[in-house]
Amino acid sequence: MLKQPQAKYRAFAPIGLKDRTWPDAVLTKAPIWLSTDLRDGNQALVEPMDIARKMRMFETLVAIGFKEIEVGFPSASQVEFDFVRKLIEEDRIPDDVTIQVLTQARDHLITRTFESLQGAPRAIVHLYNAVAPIMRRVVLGMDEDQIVELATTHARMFNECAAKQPETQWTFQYSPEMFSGTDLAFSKRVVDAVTEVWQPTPEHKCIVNLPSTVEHSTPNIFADMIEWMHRHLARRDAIVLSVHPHNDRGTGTAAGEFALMAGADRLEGCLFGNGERTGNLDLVNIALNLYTQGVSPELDFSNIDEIRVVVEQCNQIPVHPRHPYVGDLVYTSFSGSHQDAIKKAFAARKDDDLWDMPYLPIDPKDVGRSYEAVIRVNSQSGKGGMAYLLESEYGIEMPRRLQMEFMQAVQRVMDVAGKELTAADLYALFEREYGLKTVQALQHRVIEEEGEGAAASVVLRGDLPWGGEIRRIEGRGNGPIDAFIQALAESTGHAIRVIDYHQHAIGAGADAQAVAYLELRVDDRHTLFGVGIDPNIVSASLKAIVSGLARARARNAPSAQSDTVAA
Ligand SMILES: CC(=O)SCCNC(=O)CCNC(=O)[C@H](O)C(C)(C)COP(=O)(O)OP(=O)(O)OC[C@H]1O[C@@H](n2cnc3c(N)ncnc32)[C@H](O)[C@@H]1OP(=O)(O)O
Ligand SMILES: CC(C)C(=O)C(=O)O
Repeated sequence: MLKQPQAKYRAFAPIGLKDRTWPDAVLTKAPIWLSTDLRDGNQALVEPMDIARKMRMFETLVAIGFKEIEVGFPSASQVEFDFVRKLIEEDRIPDDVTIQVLTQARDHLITRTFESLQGAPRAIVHLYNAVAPIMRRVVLGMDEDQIVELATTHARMFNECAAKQPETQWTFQYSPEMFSGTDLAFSKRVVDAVTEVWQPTPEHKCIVNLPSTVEHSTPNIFADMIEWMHRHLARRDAIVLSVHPHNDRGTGTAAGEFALMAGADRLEGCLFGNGERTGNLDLVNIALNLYTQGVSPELDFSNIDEIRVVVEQCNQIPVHPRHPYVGDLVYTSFSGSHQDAIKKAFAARKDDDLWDMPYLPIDPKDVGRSYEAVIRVNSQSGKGGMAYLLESEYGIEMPRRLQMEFMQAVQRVMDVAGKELTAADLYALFEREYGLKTVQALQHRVIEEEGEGAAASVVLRGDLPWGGEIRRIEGRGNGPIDAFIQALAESTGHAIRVIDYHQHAIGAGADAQAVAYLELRVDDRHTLFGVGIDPNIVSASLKAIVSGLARARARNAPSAQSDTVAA
């Protein structure tokens, strides 16, 4: 790269529109959408679509709700021509949809274009020619007057061709190519000359489409250019003002939105931003940006993943995992503080609340994505995400202090493996850490005794598997847990105190299970949790005590783990 880039590149010039109004405009309705997936998108593919792929894309665009679809450049190739014929001859165009086709301002191409449209009920025919100084100089070798002459001659030819096919309802569209790189006065001059030929009326408008063929400037300058044209074009009330932003500076979406604020009525672009070089404006991005402002885009992306699959198959280009609204990772959060906030906000949210969710600008459900994918756990995660996954997938509602304890085990595994842990991985680790599979149900009986006054007591008798043998135990206490702790102390010598107790049910009906989480102080040395799961609530609590005791003994002497209690 150059140390002095100004020796090679120049800054774009501001328009200097002092009384601009667009910065304060608010978008309150959907624009007219034009999908150019089958034309600008298609011309940018390594392998342009065949007829079958084109048809699949067309049907998808119709299903999404596009009413104007640029279906090709019929004079470019036989496939392009045949596709237009197929749509017309097989009556594939719904009554509320209008197809659009593009042609250069050249006689034989225009003739062929109108030929492709014979019998169409409605059609937009799109004429373009270069107007930018660089194109005038190096491609066409024409001065300004000659460019105006080129445009108007071919605009007249449109009138003549259309008159020969009166069965079709025609709309004409004109694009001054590289509008973004052309001085405004000349763009206006050419466009006015073309509309002078077409004589549109408010009842039968033509479309003037202003492309940032190459995105030359920051989007505010493009917006100034559009507002200037919006205010200065002749016959504005007879024009649908359209824009066609590309994305060379990565601001195609902003340019499109600013252009609408500046007076444009219509947007041309492609699904997920396919198109020449860095792509066309991403129609999905803008539509869903509107949606998240409470404005209906009048396009349906309820199943955005299905649409993505079609687009990927037709274009043979994958959609990036971070692509707005649709990428694999956009409803996922790995970092702990994000996970924590999302988990809390979901818990606090009521069904009819306005959407106000940290880190999620749209409800994934609205585009057919699911909450399960919201939180994933890796080395950047905290207890919130881990707890969310175990709760949403396995019904485990860990108390906060248990979350903190178990997270240390998760972190140890993560540090070694260094990769994402799924909900299933986490549950397997939880089972292992708390001995959920190894701690067996204790055979026991609880006998309630009449106590003095209000105090009742119980006697618990049971068979405790202990280091390979079965020990008969018996304890008395103010409840089964207390009685079991007494019995354990007597039989094994371990002193256990219950610091905290939580339990809840998982599932319902005959399949319901109880989960008990007991925070224990063992031998006045270890404070830790034990967890037990059992259909019987008392058994779940006893298992939790055994689980905690086993973990404490393992901490005392790791080698003792094999002969710890399996009760
Ligand atoms: C910015 C855009 O996306 S515009 C759309 C561009 N899309 C495409 O080009 C895809 C389809 N294109 C094609 O199939 C072909 O390019 C065709 C059929 C249009 C033209 O093919 P060819 O006649 O073989 O010419 P070629 O492809 O080399 O294009 C260059 C010619 O077009 C002329 N040309 C280029 N832009 C324009 C224009 N906007 N208006 C009129 N003529 C133009 C050039 O002057 C050049 O003419 P020359 O051969 O007399 O020097
Ligand atoms: C034909 C025009 C609209 C075009 O595709 C462009 O300038 O990018």
